[in-house]
Amino acid sequence: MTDTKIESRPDDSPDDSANAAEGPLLEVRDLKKHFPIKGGLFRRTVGAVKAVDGVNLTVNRGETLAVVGESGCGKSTTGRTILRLEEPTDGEVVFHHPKLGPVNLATADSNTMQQIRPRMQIIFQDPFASLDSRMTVGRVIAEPLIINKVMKGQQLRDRVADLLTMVGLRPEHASRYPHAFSGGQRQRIGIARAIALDPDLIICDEAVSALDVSVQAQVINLLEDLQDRLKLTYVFISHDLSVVEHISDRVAVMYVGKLVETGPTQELFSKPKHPYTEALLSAVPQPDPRTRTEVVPLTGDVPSPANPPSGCYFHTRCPYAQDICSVETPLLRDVGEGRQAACHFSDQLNLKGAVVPSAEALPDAQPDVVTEVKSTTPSA
Ligand SMILES: Nc1ncnc2c1ncn2[C@@H]1O[C@H](COP(=O)(O)OP(=O)(O)OP(=O)(O)O)[C@@H](O)[C@H]1O
Repeated sequence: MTDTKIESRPDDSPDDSANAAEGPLLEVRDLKKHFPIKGGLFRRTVGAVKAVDGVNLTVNRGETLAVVGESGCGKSTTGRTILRLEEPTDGEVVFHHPKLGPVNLATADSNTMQQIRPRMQIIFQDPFASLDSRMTVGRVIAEPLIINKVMKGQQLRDRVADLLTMVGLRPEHASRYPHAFSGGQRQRIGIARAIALDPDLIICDEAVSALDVSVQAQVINLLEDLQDRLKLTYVFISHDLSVVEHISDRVAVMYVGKLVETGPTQELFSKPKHPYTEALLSAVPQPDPRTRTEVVPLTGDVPSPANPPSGCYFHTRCPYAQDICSVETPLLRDVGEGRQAACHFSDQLNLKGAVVPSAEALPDAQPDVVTEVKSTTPSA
């Protein structure tokens, strides 16, 4: 397996060594994405779905930051707004480009975005939906390189072959069609496409959620392997905390468009500082009965981001809520050891964590994942 880097990016100076430096790659400041609600005869704006409502995040180079929370909490919208697939309503998304320096993507012009886009990629949950069934796998992977005019001809074919090998597939699979591959293999194809332009940042949006547990583990190990080899930075969006525990260095917990807790993974898992984190953790299956903790039931639904509760948004479901919680919105504040929490009582509550099986329990990343393909013809 060759570890090829593309020879040139459309935007790069030869001296790209700053890329390897420590420090933040991405700084998200007070990011908001509100979707207008239209109503009445004249379709006037009568309200807003505050899908992302003042999110602050720093993502350091080479790390994996997980964004977790129940369905509808705003995780995907945060990821899409960072990449400016959605226009931000307010706030800043500062991307540290080795040549251009810090660039605020929220206000960057189209020329600047064109230079930045190759460096930021996204991998979606559903490999079916994100791959065009009429394209060969080779074409799917080559497309970003063709669109960005990075290479063509034999050089392009060689690059595609290398990318297939890097993700555990075979070069000859370039001529086949996505529908002939299993879910895990299709996700590998999606990963090959995402790394084709040698990006710095990949947003993995529920990237392994649709896969069986054993295949999930293989794809996670592949992502970790590629992260080491290609110095990738991941924002890993997931509702599955057992997956997050394996892959992430730090975790940001999101609830109704806001962050309620952030911190290093192990510390946050073993000693949560927000009742919402405790509730999410207590739902993680723990196979060892000796380490199993009492389940804190999470009752009711996530409130609508169009009409959130007063005060702390979690107070309607929080077993520890006091009078102040329905009145005053707690700010996300430092609670020591690189951690932040948005709870009036985070210093006083003795919340329960979760013990999740160690990462070593995951199966190896590179078993023979290439089963025989069924057909080489495209579906209609
Ligand atoms: N284009 C849109 N127009 C209006 N509301 C939207 C739009 N996209 C998302 N929303 C709303 O924003 C909120 C956050 O959605 P988002 O998909 O970001 O959440 P999520 O945490 O990623 O959940 P899931 O895992 O189910 O996708 C939801 O209430 C959703 O209905």
